[in-house]
Amino acid sequence: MTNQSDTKVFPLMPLRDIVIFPHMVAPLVVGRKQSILALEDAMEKRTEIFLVTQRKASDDEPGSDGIYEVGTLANVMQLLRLPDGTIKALIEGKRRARIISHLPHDRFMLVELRELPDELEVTPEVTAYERELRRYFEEFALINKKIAKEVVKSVQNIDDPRKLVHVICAHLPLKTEEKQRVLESESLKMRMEIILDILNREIELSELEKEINARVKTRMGKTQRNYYLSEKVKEIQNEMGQGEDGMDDIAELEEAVRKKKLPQIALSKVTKELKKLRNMPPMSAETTVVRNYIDCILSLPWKKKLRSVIDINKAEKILDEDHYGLKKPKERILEYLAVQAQVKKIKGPILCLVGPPGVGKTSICRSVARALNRKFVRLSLGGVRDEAEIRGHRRTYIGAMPGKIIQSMQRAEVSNPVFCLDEVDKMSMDFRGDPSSALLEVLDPEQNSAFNDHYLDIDYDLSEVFFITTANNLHGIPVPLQDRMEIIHLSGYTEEEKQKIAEGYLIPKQIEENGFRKGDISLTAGAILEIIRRYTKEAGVRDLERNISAICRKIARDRLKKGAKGKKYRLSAQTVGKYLGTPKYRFGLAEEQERIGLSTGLAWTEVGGDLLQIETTLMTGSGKLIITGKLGDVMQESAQAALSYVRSRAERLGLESDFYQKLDIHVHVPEGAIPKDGPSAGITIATSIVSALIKKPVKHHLAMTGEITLRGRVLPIGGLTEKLLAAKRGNITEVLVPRDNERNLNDVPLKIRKKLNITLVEHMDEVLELAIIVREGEALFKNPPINPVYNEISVNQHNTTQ
Ligand SMILES: Nc1ncnc2c1ncn2[C@@H]1O[C@H](COP(=O)(O)OP(=O)(O)OP(=O)(O)O)[C@@H](O)[C@H]1O
Repeated sequence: MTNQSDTKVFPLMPLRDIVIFPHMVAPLVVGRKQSILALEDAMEKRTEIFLVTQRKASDDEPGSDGIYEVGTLANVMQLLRLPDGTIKALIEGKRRARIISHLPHDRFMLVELRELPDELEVTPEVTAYERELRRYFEEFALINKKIAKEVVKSVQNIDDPRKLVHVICAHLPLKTEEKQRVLESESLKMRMEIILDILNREIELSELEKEINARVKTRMGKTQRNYYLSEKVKEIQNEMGQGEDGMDDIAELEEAVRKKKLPQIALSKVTKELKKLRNMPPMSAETTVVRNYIDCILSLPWKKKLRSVIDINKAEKILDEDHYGLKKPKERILEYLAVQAQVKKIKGPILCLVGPPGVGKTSICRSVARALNRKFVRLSLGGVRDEAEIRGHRRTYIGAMPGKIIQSMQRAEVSNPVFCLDEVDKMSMDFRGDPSSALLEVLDPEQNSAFNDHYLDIDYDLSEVFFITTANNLHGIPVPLQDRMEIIHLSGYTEEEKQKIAEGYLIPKQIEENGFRKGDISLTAGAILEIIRRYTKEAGVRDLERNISAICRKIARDRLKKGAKGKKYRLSAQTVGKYLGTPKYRFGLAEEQERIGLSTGLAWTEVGGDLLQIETTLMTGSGKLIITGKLGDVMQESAQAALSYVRSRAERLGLESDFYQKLDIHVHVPEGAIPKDGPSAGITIATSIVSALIKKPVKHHLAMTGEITLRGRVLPIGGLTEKLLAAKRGNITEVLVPRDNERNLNDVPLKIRKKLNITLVEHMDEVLELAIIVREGEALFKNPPINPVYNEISVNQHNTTQ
C-alpha cells in the first residue's frame, strides 16, 4: 500500500473513546462492520492498521470530519471472533502518524498517512524531565489506588523516555481530548511537559480530594457519634421511665412561655435557655439550674396588674375601720395618697413608718393595700447583712437564687403590690457588701424601673410597686436611705388607747378567729387593764393581742371539755389570772412615800417607757463610787459625771469639801428586767446622790429624765412620749423634762400632758430645787444660784481652790 515516498496508505479503524499510543498493547472489542473489515484487511495483508480516535464517541459512522488527524499505526497481534459476531483484537501501538488524505474505499476507511518523527533527543533537560516524570508518577500511583503496583514497577523499568511518556499517559485517568493532545504534540519534551503538568494537577486534586474525604469522614463520625449517644440517652431515660416526661416538661414550659406575656428581653432570654435545656440530659445538675431559672422568670409578674384607683374617701374609711387612733399617721398617709392620686405615677419619697413594735405599722401597710385595692407583700429586712440577699446571687453560684425583692414579687403575683419593707433599721453590713445600697436602687423611683437582680440578669420594672418601709428606730436607718423617705412617727399607746384598741379591735378579732360568736366572751374594762398592766410590758398591743388570743383558746378548750357549748364567759380583773396564770410583770408605780436617797427616773426601752428607781446609800469608806444593777457603760459614766457635779456643789449644799474621802457611795438601780444604758438617767442619779448626802428625801410623785454635764447642765433626751406614758401609768404627777425637749412635747398626747405637771429644766440646780423636799423656811443651797453661767464659773473657781 505504498504511495509516495514518505506517505503510506493504511486501513483506518476509528476508536470511540480510547487513544492508542505507540508502545501500548491493548485489547479492543470491535463491533462496527467497517472496523471489522478494516481489521480483517490488515490481518490478511499483514500490514499495520491506523487507529485514530473519534471526535465524538457517540458517532456510529464517523466521516473524515468525525475523527482526529493524528493517530497511531498498530500491529494486530491477535483476532478472536466472539459468538455475538463481534471481534476481540489485541493490538500494539507502533508509531504516530498524521492523515494526509482520505482515499475512497467501499468497505472501510482508507487513508494516506505521513508518519510523525519521534526522535530521541537525549538532552540534560529531557533527562531531568524523565526523572521528574518517574517521581511524579510514583507519587500519583501512591495516592491513586487504581494503578496496580506491577504497572508502577514496569514503568520504572522502561529505559526509553519516549516509551515512558506514552505508557504513563496511557495509565492516567485523562479525558480523550487530553490524551489526544499528548499524542499530537510534536516533540518529546513538549509531551513530557504536558504530562508533568497533568500529573501535578492530578496529584494536587487527589490530595484535595483526600483532605475533603477525611473532613467529611470526621464530620460524619461526629454526627453519627452524637446521634448514637443521644439515642442511647433516650434509651436509658426510657428504661428509667423518664424519657417522655422530660420531653413533656419541656413542651409544657414552652407552652407556658407562649401563654405568658413577657417583655421582649425576658422572652429572648427564656427562649435561649429553653434551647439549651432541650439539648441537655434531664438528670444533669445543670438542667435543674436552667429549669429553675426558666421557672423563676415565668413565675414573675411582668405585666399583670390589679386595677388600682386612689379614692381618698374610701381610703380614709378603710384606715379608720382597721385602726383605732393613730390620727396623725393616718392623716399623713392620706395626704401622701392624695398627692399620688394627682400625679398618677408613684414618684417622690417613700413612706417610712417609725415606731416601737406592735403599734400597727405593718397592719397599716396592709390597710393601705386594701384601700388601694392592691395586693400586699411584706419583706422583713431584720438581719439582712449581705447585698446578695437583696439582689440575689449570680447563676454561676451553686444554689443561686433570686434576691428577696424578686422572691417577694413572685409571691405578689402582680406587678403593682403594696410592698412593705419591714425593719429597715435592722439591716447590717459586713464584708459581703452593703444591702442598703441595693435598697437605695429599689426605693429610688428614678432607678427602680430597671432593677437588676444578679440571678435574673435582666432588668425588672419595680416602678409600679407602692413601697412602704417600717422601722423601730430612726437612728438605725442608713442616712442615704432616710433621705429618700418621708418619716411618719408612731408612738406607743396610752393605757386608755390600748383599752380602746382591745375592746374595739383585738377582742372582736380574736373571738372571730377562734371560732366564737359575738357575745360568747366579754372582758370588763378592769380585766383588760389587768392584762395591760400585769401581763404585758410593751409600747404597742401585740402582747395584749396574744394574751387575748390565749384566753380565747383556753375558753374554747374549757367549753369542749365541759360540753358547755352555749356558755357565755365574762372575765373580770379577778378572773383573768385563771386563764393567764400568775402576772408576769410588776409595772412601775410611784413609791408610796418619799425616802432619802431614792429618786425616780424615766427610762426608754424597745418596748416603751418605764419608771426607774435609783437608790443611793452611804457607808464609811474611802471615797469609792460603787454602782450596781447591771448598768451599761454610758450609764456608769453618767453616774461618775453626776458625782463630779455633786462634788462641785458640795460647799453650797452644806457638805464638807472632803466628804467623798470618808465615804463610799453606793448607787443601785433595781428592776433587772429593764435594759439600763443611755445617758438620760444622769439627773436622776445626781438627785439620788445629793438626797443621800444631805439626808433630805426626794418627792415620790415626781419623776425626771435628762442627761447631765459635769457642770450641771441638763441635756435633751429621746423617747419622751413613751417616758411620759410610763409616768402617767405609774401614778406620777410631776415630771422634770430638759428644756431642749420642749418641741417634742407636741408629740405627746394632750390627755397625758394635761394629767402631768411638766416642768422644763435647764440646770441640775433647778432639778434639785424642784425634787428635794426641804423643811419650810429652809433653803437647799446656801447661796442660791443666780444663773447657770455664773454657776459654772464659780464651779471652776471652787475647783481650783480645793
Ligand atoms: N391602732 C390600732 N388599732 C387596731 N389594731 C391595732 C392598732 N395598732 C396595732 N394593732 C394591732 O396590733 C397588732 C400588731 O401590729 P403590727 O404587727 O402592725 O405591729 P408593728 O408596728 O408592725 O410591729 P413590728 O415593728 O414588730 O413589725 C396587729 O394585729 C394590729 O392589727
